[in-house]
Amino acid sequence: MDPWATRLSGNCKASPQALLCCPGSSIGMMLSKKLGVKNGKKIKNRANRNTKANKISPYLPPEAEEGNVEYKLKLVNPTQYRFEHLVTQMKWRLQEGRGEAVYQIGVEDNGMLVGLSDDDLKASLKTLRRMAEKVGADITVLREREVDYGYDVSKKIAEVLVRRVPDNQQFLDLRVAVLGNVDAGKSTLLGVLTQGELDNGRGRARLNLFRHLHEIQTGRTSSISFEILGFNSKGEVVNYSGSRTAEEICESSSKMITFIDLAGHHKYLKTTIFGLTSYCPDFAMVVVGANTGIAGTTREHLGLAMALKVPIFIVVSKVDLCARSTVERTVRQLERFLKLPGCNKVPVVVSSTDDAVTAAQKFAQSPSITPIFTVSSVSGHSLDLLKVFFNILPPLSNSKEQEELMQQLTEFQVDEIYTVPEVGTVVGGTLYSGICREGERLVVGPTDQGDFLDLTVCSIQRNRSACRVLRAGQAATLALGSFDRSLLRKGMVMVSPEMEPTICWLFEAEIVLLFHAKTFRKGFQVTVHVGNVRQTAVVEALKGKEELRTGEKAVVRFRFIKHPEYLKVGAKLLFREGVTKGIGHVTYLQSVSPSQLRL
Ligand SMILES: Nc1nc2c(ncn2[C@@H]2O[C@H](COP(=O)(O)OP(=O)(O)OP(=O)(O)O)[C@@H](O)[C@H]2O)c(=O)[nH]1
Repeated sequence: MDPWATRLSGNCKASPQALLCCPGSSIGMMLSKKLGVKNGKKIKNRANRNTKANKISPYLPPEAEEGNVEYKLKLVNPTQYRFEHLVTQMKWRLQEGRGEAVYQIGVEDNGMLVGLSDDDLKASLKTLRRMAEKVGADITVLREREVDYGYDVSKKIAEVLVRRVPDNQQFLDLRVAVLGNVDAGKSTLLGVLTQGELDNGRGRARLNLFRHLHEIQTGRTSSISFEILGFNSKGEVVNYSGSRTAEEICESSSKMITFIDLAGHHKYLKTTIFGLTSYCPDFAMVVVGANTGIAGTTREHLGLAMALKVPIFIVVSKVDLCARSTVERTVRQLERFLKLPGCNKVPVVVSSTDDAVTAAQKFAQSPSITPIFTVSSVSGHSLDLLKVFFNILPPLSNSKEQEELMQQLTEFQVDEIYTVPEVGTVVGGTLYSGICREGERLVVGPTDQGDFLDLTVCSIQRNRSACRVLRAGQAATLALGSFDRSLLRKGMVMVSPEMEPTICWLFEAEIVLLFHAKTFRKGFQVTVHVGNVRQTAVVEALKGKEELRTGEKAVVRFRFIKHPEYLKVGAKLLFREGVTKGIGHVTYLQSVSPSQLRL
């Protein structure tokens, strides 16, 4: 883990420098408070004064060798040799951030905010622009701030986002799962962000997102839908307000946020869990109505995302409907909840552009930081802060990890199956590893008999536009021509023929029982979710125990009841049945071959 992130995570001691990492912003102040800075009052007072004058205190945490953040004191007229070195360094930082890097100009490697005169800053930004041009990247100045040393001449530091879409990619891609109680305003918020038009408070904005007639009639999301919000290289929003088709949005964007809109109603909880476990979201956005606070499924959704270790940020919606005191009460309720020992989060309220920039950076570095936005989809209040946040939010894994996944054999998880007129059978899902090209021959399975069947990928689409090559981590739909749809089911995998996939009826998992009304014992049946696999399994044995109570751990042997599945040791597992819930990971598979299954 990046040492900067380590320092900021709730479990470790922070250096006083780290505590001042974002002074002047409410985030800086809240982190300072949470991490127990002595002299907190002094910091707060100074921070308040600084906010007014946009002046900041003199330290950032020291520069980390790894990660995508680089400090540069000055970049004025570098020699050709130094310029080449700077360019190489920029390439490395961009690689660390999978195409995005943040440069802090006017800052020493030890984090000291020295600041530059206007002329030096201008010259440094010019050099930075030249460096970016050399590597084919764009730069956006996120913020310029004055440092206050009491000198007569003002000194400034600048924070700059450098973005380069990797050569083999169309755009940088992040997936955000959208969670929250029914009627919290999830679909409306997505409608407003992706269509660019405000809501009327009676559900106008969400209409474009609904897929089924009953959804339009009841106003409730029942299935999973995907919505896209693009940003161009200058950090401007690209959505349906300026583009007619998804293809146009993809073409003009260098960064794409794909929202996975999940259902809020308890009735659709299975679909919501499926969305979280199978679509591998980078982040989860939990929407909470300012008027209702934590209600209905909110607690459960927060718990699910935390159990699956998906970093969360919170959007308090509908602030136009409530008095300021009600909004503050909801925010306080969320803060209390997030700080509970089970959650162990550091809530940070975002109330300025400065906060949004800092929140995006800190959030990606430390999963315990939980930004809270307060917005309205009707008045548009603070939606700009949310957009700033999305524009800067970096991916969690770096290019190296991504590269490693791409080197592995192809494995595509089948999450959706459709029949499209004139195209034939189409499957939707995520490429877990490897690369998949048009015309590629793969095998799909396991069938009920444990077989894998041959198929050819006829064409690939991402975000409704054609794509020739799919890379690990990307979601897409693949057309399979005349392949018989009835042979497919959700939860199957399409893998390269060289792979020998392990399939099993029986597996073991180390689990924690999160909640169970009575006792959990042999013979109990639960719905098991592992990645895109969702099937009822029966508890065959509890190792070394007769029964399990809430909060207890054990290694449990499960047997699927309908058909064998493709699983991997180490995969995260979640199970539920009524109020019973548990999480864990797969520790052992009793793999079977198709011939054994036919006996
Ligand atoms: N006044 C006001 N109304 C809002 C706001 N956001 C959403 N609404 C209204 O709240 C209602 C519910 O919004 P939805 O977006 O359908 O809620 P949801 O969370 O997607 O609900 P499910 O799809 O059932 O999970 C609609 O009538 C919206 O017009 C807001 O910021 N202000």
